Amino acid sequence: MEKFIVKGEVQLSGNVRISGAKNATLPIMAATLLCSGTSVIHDVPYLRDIQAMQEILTLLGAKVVRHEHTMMIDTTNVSKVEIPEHLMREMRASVFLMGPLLGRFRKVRISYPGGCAIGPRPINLHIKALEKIGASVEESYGFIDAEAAELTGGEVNFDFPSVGATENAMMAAALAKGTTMIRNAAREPEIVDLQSMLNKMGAKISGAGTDTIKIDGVSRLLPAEHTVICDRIEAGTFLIAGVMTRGDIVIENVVPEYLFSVTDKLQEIGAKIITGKDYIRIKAGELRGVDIKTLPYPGFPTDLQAPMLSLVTIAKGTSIITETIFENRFKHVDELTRMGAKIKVEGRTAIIRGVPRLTGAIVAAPDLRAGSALVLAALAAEGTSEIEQVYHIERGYEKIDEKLQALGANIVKVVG
Ligand SMILES: CC(=O)N[C@H]1[C@@H](OP(=O)(O)OP(=O)(O)OC[C@H]2O[C@@H](n3ccc(=O)[nH]c3=O)[C@H](O)[C@@H]2O)O[C@H](CO)[C@@H](O)[C@@H]1O
Ligand SMILES: C=C(OP(=O)(O)O)C(=O)O
Repeated sequence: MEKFIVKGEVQLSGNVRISGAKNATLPIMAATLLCSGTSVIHDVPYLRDIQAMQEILTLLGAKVVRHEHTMMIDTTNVSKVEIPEHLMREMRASVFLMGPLLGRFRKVRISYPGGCAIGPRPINLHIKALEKIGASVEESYGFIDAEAAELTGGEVNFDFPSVGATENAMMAAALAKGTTMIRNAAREPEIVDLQSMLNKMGAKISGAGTDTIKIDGVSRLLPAEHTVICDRIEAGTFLIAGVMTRGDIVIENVVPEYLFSVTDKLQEIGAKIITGKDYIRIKAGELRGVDIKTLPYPGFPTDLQAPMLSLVTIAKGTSIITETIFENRFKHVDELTRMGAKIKVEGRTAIIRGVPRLTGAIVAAPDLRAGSALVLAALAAEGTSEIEQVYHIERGYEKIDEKLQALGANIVKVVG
């Protein structure tokens, strides 16, 4: 098993290029199943989750070839509609295959998806959406079978703006007969990116980025070429790293608008930010505590709650962080406590009393973002830290150790 060894208290400086977004690439890879032929996706990051999705597509009969960050997916010979349980368990995004397989083959069999263990992650909203557009869905012995003689447009009203359920509904409805309206849809930039890809494939979708999405079903889709958007969560993580190490860094290949809720909070904490068309420069100032509540986009993203919590452990005063999206997303707290942080968790709220400095310790990444929060803490801490279970972090950060090294960090990956 691999681990990171980090010697802390090095101020980061320099420029770092942000990769393509994991959470945009995964549904777009799934969307290629909606037609026959070769689609091309650019800026695909090297990540464990992408590898897992590639394996699933291959098993279904697709031919997937990578040249650096470009991926070609030929779906001509896809004929299977069942995803084995061990691959479903690999990641949450495996559930994205439901919509496209149902759309193209009118039949799909999956089991419950895996993903970060951050609280219960039901798929009732996905199922409800597919039923609204004409699928019959049956659950038994952990398997979910969906089929439809014909998919028809329908009214989908979500109780909660689920990202994955919105994406699944868009993909299945793209090939339905008639119009589908999705209300209380998720508004994340990754939804807009999926709409762009689907429309390049010939779909007729509008409204992504707002809470109402309209899909006029078409009878056939064609392969397309698309460059995925930047990873706003990786971008936010690097911005926080810059502040935590009292550094001065520039993140490149970003859309600053995607990060407004994050840069606003970082300014409130005391960072100085200069924004260009596709870059953000961040410099640390005097750090003070803030209150943060995670919310669906454009609110503060749950995926940056852990890195931000790590930052406020060394900000002056008290911070209050409330997690409203997932029930159990404070697993980094125990590990940060080992590094000298003062945190009390009450239900979905963490109360953090800032300390002047953290100290290095041996810790383990409990999940993806909790893991990156520990890397940030280690970069700022006095002394050496070891971060075990690096595989969680590599689900979502492309070459994080190499990117940090290029900014001057003292971080190495070792086996042991
Ligand atoms: C691969 C991917 O894109 N993952 C992202 C996606 O996950 P994911 O698509 O799983 O997140 P959702 O927006 O669906 O989940 C948000 C909330 O809705 C609940 N819910 C969801 C579906 C459902 O059928 N029933 C239900 O109750 C979940 O339990 C959770 O409490 O959005 C999350 C919220 O921004 C991010 O943290 C994840 O990084
Ligand atoms: C929770 C995340 O991913 P997933 O939904 O794939 O588990 C994440 O990217 O932070």
